[in-house]
Amino acid sequence: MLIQDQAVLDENAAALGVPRKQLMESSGNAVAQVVREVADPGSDVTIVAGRGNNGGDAFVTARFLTDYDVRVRLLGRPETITTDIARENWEALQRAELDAQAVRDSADLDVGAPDVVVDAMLGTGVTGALREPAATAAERINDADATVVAVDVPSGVNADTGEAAGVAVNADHVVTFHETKPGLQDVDAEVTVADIGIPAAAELFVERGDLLRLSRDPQSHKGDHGEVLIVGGGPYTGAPALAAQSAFRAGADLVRVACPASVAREVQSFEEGIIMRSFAGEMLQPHHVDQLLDRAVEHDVVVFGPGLGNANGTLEAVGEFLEAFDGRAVVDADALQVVPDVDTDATLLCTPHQGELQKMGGETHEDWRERDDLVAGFADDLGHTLLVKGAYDVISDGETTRVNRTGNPGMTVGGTGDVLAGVAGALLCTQDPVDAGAIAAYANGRAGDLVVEDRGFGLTAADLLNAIPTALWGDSDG
Ligand SMILES: NC(=O)C1=CN([C@@H]2O[C@H](COP(=O)(O)OP(=O)(O)OC[C@H]3O[C@@H](n4cnc5c(N)ncnc54)[C@H](O)[C@@H]3O)[C@@H](O)[C@H]2O)[C@@H](O)CC1
Ligand SMILES: [K+]
Repeated sequence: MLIQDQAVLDENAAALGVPRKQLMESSGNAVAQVVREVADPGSDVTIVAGRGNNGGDAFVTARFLTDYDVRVRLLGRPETITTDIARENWEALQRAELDAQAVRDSADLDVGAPDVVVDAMLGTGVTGALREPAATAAERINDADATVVAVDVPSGVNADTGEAAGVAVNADHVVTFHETKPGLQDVDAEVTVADIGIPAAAELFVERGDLLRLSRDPQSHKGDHGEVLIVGGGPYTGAPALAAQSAFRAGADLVRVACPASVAREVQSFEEGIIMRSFAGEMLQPHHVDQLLDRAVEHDVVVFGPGLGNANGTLEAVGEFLEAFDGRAVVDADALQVVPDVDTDATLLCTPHQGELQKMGGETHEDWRERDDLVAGFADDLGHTLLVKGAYDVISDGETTRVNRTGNPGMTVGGTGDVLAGVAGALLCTQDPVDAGAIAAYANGRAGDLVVEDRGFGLTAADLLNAIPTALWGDSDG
């Protein structure tokens, strides 16, 4: 599990009522358990802790090791402990009058001659080579004739890559939490993966933690967050316009709409920021496909379907396009029924409601617990990602399945699906398909919830549009 996935999971657990301090309690307990396995009661244990939550875990461990001779050494001043929960656990050691002291300088660090050293200097928060005093402390720990138990990851080792940019702790045992980390594969130590009470629901349900994947780099340039081409319109004009506007709201830098020339002016009138790329005629036809493919490769993601209609020539054109396309696309509305019949190298995120799913040949079920397996199976058959809309949205690529619970009955109004497709298109520029689908469903539903909380039912797709930025980047404690 990558560090970012862990952070997402953590925040999702908090959203589900299991705050991180509770996880820290379980982590510290799990480390104490391993210390008991490697040393008998009465043994000397030195805990070397950093100022982050990795250190916090070990402050908890100290409390659990009542039958041992424990000394805790904090590297740095207690006032600079970086999180409240780690500080609270440090203060608990002070109040209990345990042997817990801060060392300001590595020169003052006396590891002693313990039976066990618990390395809790740095965990997943480390970036780059160990700085002082941690670097010298790591050398002291490595020189000590003791069994070394590392908390989460040996300090100095990057949990994602296994690389050490400088000196790192040589651990005999590593106690990591919830799931193993890729970087521990090459570490020559016994690894224990401890369950720390993260509910399975934190992994299944899309919650505010998933939004952590969207961190926007302040240094970014126009184009970094993606260029989206909406292919839609003809019989309908509102649908492509809504999808284009919502792609902007979800952070796309540039949005262009390819639609029949007959409706281009009308689509443009919804939003002056949209760049029109119209093709001749009144609806999409096979002879437009080459031109569309040329346009498509200039974009990160194509959103195919909003308002295209289902005329014969149109569906044929969708099929021909998808057969020749090898980029990323969101497929929505009438275009969906073509997907099972095409052989394509494209990466597709398909966004059917349950009626459209059935038209594609997929099965549905009233109970989301049953539906979730059916959707996963069908996604696997298709070889594409599905976001099946419902009271509970199910997102799956056959391997990873997520369920979104935001949204409300007011959202059955027309146009909300077009908004979702546009958001998914913008997110698919920077996220993998399951994450893009999951976050899009969450944001769309949450936008609907925000509107209804504010004004009651009677929302329109345009209201939803305006609430998308808050749903994605606003205050997330709701
Ligand atoms: N689900 C989870 O993710 C849980 C994580 N927990 C613990 O939390 C840890 C992560 O905590 P944090 O995010 O607070 O991070 P860390 O405790 O790993 O480190 C943060 C501190 O290290 C400093 N630092 C960063 N790079 C450094 C370097 N190269 N040299 C010296 N200092 C450096 C930072 O300034 C910061 O003060 C995990 O490893 C794990 O032990 C547990 O508390 C419970 C649950
Ligand atoms: K550590």
